[in-house]
Amino acid sequence: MLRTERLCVGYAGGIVLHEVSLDVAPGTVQAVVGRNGAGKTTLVHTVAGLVRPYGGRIEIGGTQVAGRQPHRIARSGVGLVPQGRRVFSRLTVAEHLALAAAPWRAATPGGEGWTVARILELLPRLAVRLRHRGDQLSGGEQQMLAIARALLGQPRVLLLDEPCEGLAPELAARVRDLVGALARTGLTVLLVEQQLHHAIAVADRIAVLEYGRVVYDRPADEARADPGALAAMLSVAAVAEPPAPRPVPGLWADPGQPTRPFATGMSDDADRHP
Ligand SMILES: Nc1ncnc2c1ncn2[C@@H]1O[C@H](COP(=O)(O)OP(=O)(O)OP(=O)(O)O)[C@@H](O)[C@H]1O
Repeated sequence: MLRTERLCVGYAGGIVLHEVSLDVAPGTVQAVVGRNGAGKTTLVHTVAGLVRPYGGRIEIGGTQVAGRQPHRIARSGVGLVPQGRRVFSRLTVAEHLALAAAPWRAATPGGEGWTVARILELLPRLAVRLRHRGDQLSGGEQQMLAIARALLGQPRVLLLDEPCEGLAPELAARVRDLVGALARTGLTVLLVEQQLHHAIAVADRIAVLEYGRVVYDRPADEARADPGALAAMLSVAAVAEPPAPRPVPGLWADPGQPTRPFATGMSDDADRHP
């Protein structure tokens, strides 16, 4: 359902993702773990279209989407739950949900699945907090709201950027349970995580990103059988000398701006659900 093939991404400071290839099957959770600065957020932002790759492919359900505008990628069925939740402090839960359930989204072909009523059934805590503003919610409630908002976009692929960050263990476990339950409904989930234990608890497959390269990508059962090996790999990544930054080929953008994509040779139509 979600494939990245030799995805290359960089900023003015240098290359950040080096030929990242992942293949996430429908109804499964692919976790990508890595230390600070490994490129996890860059990966999900690139899949969501917020950062343009300079090389490689991204396929959603077989359609190449790399380099498209974020709204077109969203219409292809990609939902993003950003790091830090990004809920609006002044809007109520009900207002967040109403905005996310805007009619153009409901009109997306094949997008009849998630309604506000179904969301509130799944997340009863949000039903209790409907009239509360974003800044009156706990971290766990904000995270639930961020996930609800993404679901109302009717995704086939859900991207989650460190959803357990800053949550108490019990709340983090609830978020992980929710992620697992969503995958069991058929959603394809890409979960980036800094904490290995969150990934191990919920993933079907785990990849390790080290300085922008995938250095490990195996079924999570293997990691669960020998979590020490994976933990050691992550610690090694933490103490190893980072490689010197390499300039992005053909970069012309201002510092801090994402790079332009390679020409993919693919047409830019058919970006809706089949
Ligand atoms: N907009 C940007 N402009 C320039 N460099 C950036 C930009 N965003 C990220 N970087 C750099 O890219 C590298 C990877 O950052 P990224 O945020 O993707 O890592 P991460 O694995 O998500 O880290 P964290 O766990 O801290 O969120 C870092 O060196 C970071 O400084």
